Amino acid sequence: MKQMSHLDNIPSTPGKFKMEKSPYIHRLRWHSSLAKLTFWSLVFLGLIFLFFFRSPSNPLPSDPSRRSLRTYTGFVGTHVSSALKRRGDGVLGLDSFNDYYDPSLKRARQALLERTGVFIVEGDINDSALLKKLFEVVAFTHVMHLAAQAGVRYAMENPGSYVHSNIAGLVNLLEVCKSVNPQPAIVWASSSSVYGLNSKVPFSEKDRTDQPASLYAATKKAGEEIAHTYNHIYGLSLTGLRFFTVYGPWGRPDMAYFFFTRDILKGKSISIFEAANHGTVARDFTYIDDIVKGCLAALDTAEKSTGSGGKKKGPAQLRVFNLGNTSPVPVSDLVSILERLLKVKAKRNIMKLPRNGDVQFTHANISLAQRELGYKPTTDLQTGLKKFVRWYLSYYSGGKKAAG
Ligand SMILES: O=C(O)[C@H]1O[C@H](OP(=O)(O)OP(=O)(O)OC[C@H]2O[C@@H](n3ccc(=O)[nH]c3=O)[C@H](O)[C@@H]2O)[C@H](O)[C@@H](O)[C@@H]1O
Repeated sequence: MKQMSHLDNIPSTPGKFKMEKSPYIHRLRWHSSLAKLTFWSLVFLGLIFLFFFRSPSNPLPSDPSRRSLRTYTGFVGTHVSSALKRRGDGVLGLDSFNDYYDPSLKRARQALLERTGVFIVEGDINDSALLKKLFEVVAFTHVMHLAAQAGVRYAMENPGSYVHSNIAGLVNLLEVCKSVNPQPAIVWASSSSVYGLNSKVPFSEKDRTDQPASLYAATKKAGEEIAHTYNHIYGLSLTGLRFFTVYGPWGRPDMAYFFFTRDILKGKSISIFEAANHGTVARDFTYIDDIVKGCLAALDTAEKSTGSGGKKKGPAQLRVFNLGNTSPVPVSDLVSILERLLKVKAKRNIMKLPRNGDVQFTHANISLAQRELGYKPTTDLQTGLKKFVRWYLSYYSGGKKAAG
């Protein structure tokens, strides 16, 4: 049996959070301890992105009114920054206001993070002046970039948002990172969706990734190529993590496990996709705590960038890892687990897999991450969903409606 999630101990009822009155101005309270040691900082946008730094020689300003901020924090970034903070790293976050999904959930995550001493600047990764300013204040040694427009199906509704965050935002961030001195090492979120229409399983990092099935996947694949370029020209140390359908407490309401839970509880029917000839649709669902361990290991094994001030001085590290669970589960089994945990029968509406970007299955080969990062997922879907459902029921109790 796996240990409880590090966030499970933190109250999850919204009523227990002191929500900020003004959505605009939050004074940044720099902890005096921030200046003293190792610092990691995180930046998140939209969904999240993080900066980290380790810089004993770069104290942060002690004047508490130096910076104002407003934050909305993403799912993976919230867990990663909380884990970094717990182990003693300094963390600074950046998050843009974005209503892709229920902003009140992002605010609740923000409140949670602030209580653990993680502060988040409001801003967009496309804002180069802001990014440069942050680097002027602190010589960040690492950037954990988890800001993205996520979601496979939404790309057909709002393609521009994927280009803005996943391509323009990434390029802007890398432009700033390559110019500063010292350059930080960068770890960023790619996606299992880059495997697209591949049918050979399990998916290995060596397999082809040139057949994306959605614009989302295409922007993540583009990100991997952009990473190659910045590594090649400027000597930036870059590690891309291909996440496989990450789920858990504080998760994203746009994901199936989350809105299935909401709709089952409401007695609404849910659509379960199946492939041609009643083919099974399955995902290699990966629990958030396992992903956090993979993220921290990627940061800890990241080598320094080799360039400075926009000039490459030598070859730098360039890596891509699958972070999955290596145990695909049919979506219909996910629903059965939820039914048991919620003690409510789902109204199942079996539908043909729509042609909107979904692939039939995903399955990670994780031997590379195992070897290089010591990555070893330990949470099966049943155990992870139990923790999710416990959080969900607690969070949405007290009359708060499930996120839409
Ligand atoms: O692994 C990844 O890289 C991706 O994982 C998820 O994408 P996805 O696996 O499609 O996750 P969901 O949208 O939660 O769907 C999970 C499964 O449920 C199925 N589904 C979804 C929606 C629905 O109404 N019915 C249904 O059967 C999907 O076809 C899929 O097999 C995330 O949403 C992406 O941001 C992430 O990049």
